[in-house]
Amino acid sequence: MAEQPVIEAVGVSRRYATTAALREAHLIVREGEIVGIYGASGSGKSTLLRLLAAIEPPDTGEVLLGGAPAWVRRYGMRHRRPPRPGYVMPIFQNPFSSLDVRWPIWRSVTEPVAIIRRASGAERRALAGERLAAVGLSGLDLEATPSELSIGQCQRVAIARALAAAPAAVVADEPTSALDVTTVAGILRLFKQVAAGGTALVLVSHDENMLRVLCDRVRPMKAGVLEPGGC
Ligand SMILES: Nc1ncnc2c1ncn2[C@@H]1O[C@H](COP(=O)(O)OP(=O)(O)OP(=O)(O)O)[C@@H](O)[C@H]1O
Repeated sequence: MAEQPVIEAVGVSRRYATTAALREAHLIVREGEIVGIYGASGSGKSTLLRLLAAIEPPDTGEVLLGGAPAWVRRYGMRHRRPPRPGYVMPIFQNPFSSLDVRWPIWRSVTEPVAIIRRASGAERRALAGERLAAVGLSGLDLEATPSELSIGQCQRVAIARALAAAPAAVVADEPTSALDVTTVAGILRLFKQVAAGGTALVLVSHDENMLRVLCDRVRPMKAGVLEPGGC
């Protein structure tokens, strides 16, 4: 039996002032699948990711998360309705976008868990240690703040945070573009492991070759249009 769709974009469009950033995009992402999106700067990749993560709603069309609309209308307003908190977790090119620079890393890593359930500080520190070990950062000082870490370590911490509450899907916007090749190789291996565990992954990159190696499917974007995949 085919894996369940985790995210579906059904004819979604998004416009900013006079710019049509995304035009009637259709995409289905299933459990354990890695889908790559590549295209030139300004082609609409980040816009598509923000819609898939329900960070912002489409102007037209619909995003379905776990088969249900990600947004519902009530009293003329749109409200975000993921199946559960942390269902889709984003990872950004700049890890500082996901980490609070004032917080020790144990707090950032376990925040998605603390939103779902009550956990003591000791429990959160223990969990942060486990999650950081899973992304190759065992032994890192849990009390460190992001400014005390390298950019590669920060991106791993951001990935640990994204995975902390077992999301159904992770959408990552150029997650490796700021990193050196050795760190990139480790992070790509980690993404493979995550997908093997059933999490769906959508990766945006300028690097078509990297996506073709890593992903089950790749889809090019041009001028706001998500084109059919080459494989
Ligand atoms: N918040 C916004 N306000 C105004 N215009 C926006 C906004 N976000 C995106 N755009 C415009 O929409 C278009 C698509 O932008 P988007 O960031 O999605 O492309 P991209 O393919 O991710 O580009 P890059 O690879 O440079 O990140 C661009 O013309 C951009 O200027």
